[in-house]
Amino acid sequence: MTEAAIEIQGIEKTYAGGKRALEGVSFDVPRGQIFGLLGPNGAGKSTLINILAGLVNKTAGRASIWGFDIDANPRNAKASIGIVNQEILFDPFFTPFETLENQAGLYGVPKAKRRTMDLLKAVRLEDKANAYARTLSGGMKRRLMVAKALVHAPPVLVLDEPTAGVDIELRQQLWSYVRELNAQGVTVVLTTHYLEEAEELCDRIAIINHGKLIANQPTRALVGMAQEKVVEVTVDRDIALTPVNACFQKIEQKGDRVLAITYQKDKVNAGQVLAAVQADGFGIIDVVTREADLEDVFLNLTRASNAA
Ligand SMILES: Nc1ncnc2c1ncn2[C@@H]1O[C@H](COP(=O)(O)OP(=O)(O)OP(=O)(O)O)[C@@H](O)[C@H]1O
Repeated sequence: MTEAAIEIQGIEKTYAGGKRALEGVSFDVPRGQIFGLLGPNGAGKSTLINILAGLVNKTAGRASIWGFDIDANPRNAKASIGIVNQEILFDPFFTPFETLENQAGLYGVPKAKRRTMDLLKAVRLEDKANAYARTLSGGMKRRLMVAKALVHAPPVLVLDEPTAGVDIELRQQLWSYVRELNAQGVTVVLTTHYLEEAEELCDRIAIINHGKLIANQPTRALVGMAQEKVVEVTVDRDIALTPVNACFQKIEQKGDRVLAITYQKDKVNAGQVLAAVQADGFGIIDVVTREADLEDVFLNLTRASNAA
């Protein structure tokens, strides 16, 4: 058995009609991690997840889940993964309890091994166990979807845009549950458009753009790739003429007395930037710096890959 939770090798997908959604994507998801799969709209994330789920046939390449090849051993591969899709899918006339029981039946989980009430408790729906699913709020439905993906106790949980359109409080709740599951040993893969969230939550991040993998690194290393830094300087008098200096990559006037200066942190430091402002005759009243974040890296990488 291999060490990776998911192995993806040379996956290609061309849809009927000719759209090439994936162009030879390869990467591993290490066991025990929270792994982020990021990419702009239409990058191919859902296609990849649907291939893993057995919902879309790949055109070429191979994939395995928990060591089980999805072609050679589809039953075991499927049993090893739980997927929460973007769409909310369940019969509105079943109660949450019945929804989970039916799903457990589909996966052949014996009655004695079912954890229906535990799962409902875990997603804080125990008091809705016997309400009709159609009467649940949007957030409750999403939580039920997560519980549904977990009925067969898969070692890998995939969440495809789980928080799109979800309010902040529910998002926080979902993420704390994801962390809890991960602490219990579940490997989590999530796609999200919220870079900040990926940065906070994920151990490792892969980025897909136009069907190609353009990054796959530990989150910290990826954020470390951002070399741009911004310093906002408040000066002691109105700025008539914006200062010019070779160590500024970009300078913008934000107010009568405020300048936002972008610099490359691998080439100059904040001291040099501030000295350049002072050399222009300004006294410095206040300084605010902003670390480059994943968004900067993401934009730089996707821009570079779009240009290639
Ligand atoms: N069934 C299909 N038939 C034809 N083309 C498709 C099909 N499904 C997706 N595509 C196309 O394949 C590309 C990748 O789509 P996919 O849904 O995988 O992207 P995504 O990264 O998940 O985007 P989003 O974040 O918007 O969900 C897109 O250009 C999309 O239009």
